[in-house]
Amino acid sequence: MILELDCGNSFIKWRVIHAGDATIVGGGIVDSDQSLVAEVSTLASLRLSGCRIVSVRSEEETAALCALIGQAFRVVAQVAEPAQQAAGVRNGYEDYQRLGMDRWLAALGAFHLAKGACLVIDLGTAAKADFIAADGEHLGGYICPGMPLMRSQLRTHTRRIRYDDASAARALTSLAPGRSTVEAVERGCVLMLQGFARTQLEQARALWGEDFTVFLTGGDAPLVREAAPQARVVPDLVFVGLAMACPLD
Ligand SMILES: Nc1ncnc2c1ncn2[C@@H]1O[C@H](COP(=O)(O)OP(=O)(O)O)[C@@H](O)[C@H]1O
Ligand SMILES: CC(C)(COP(=O)(O)O)[C@@H](O)C(=O)NCCC(=O)O
Ligand SMILES: [K+]
Repeated sequence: MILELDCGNSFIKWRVIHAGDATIVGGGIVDSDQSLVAEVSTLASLRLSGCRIVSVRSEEETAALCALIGQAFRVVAQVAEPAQQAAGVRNGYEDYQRLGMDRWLAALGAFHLAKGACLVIDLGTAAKADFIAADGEHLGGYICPGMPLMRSQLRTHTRRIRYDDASAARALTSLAPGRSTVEAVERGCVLMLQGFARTQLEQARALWGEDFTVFLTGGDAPLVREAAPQARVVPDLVFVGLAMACPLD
């Protein structure tokens, strides 16, 4: 079994797969290294032979997580490293090492699945879009604040925007004009994300006509579902790319 980790700025997504056929044994989302070890340890049949990690956290945080995994599960964690090209995709950044590893792996996964031009929209702490042409050239992308950042900036930089998580969740049952602060902010931020997604689709159409595949991933992907009805929702797109970048068999 292989432990796979996707360490974003807010959460660690994890899953355990069988080494042979890649069937999924278990998975989840946690907010700390300690909770990760605790959750993975609860898998009854756990027999790890390896671990691969993608991280957009600092070198120090990533090294600390690898050390913890080593102690807890007796496996050496392999961390995905930047590359100029891989699996038929050429990194489009001027300095390829600067492209976020989650974006790079999602691009590899998307191109592998689409076998043609594709647009990846990844909605996490940040909202990201990446464009990969039919010949595998990564054309670059866009980064904007995602839902958690938009929300927290409003809370931090205003005096009268204050509400709790439970009312935030309730506010999103509709996108009608808000009649309370929580509705106005939560719905406003979702409309920003949807606008982001629509603009990326327009860009893709300008580049490729109708001949492209759209992938939607990241924890907040469900919030823009209607704005991109043609999108393939692939929550584990980064893991698809991670397996390609770090083969362990
Ligand atoms: N089970 C969950 N736990 C936490 N956040 C979740 C969950 N499901 C969806 N989300 C949403 O996912 C977002 C975080 O997305 P994610 O892609 O994990 O971010 P990052 O990779 O930047 O850590 C949160 O804003 C939250 O709204
Ligand atoms: C853009 C990001 C902060 C997104 O992080 P996430 O929302 O997945 O937590 C991450 O991909 C990153 O740190 N990228 C490096 C900068 C860049 O891609 O240009
Ligand atoms: K991420």
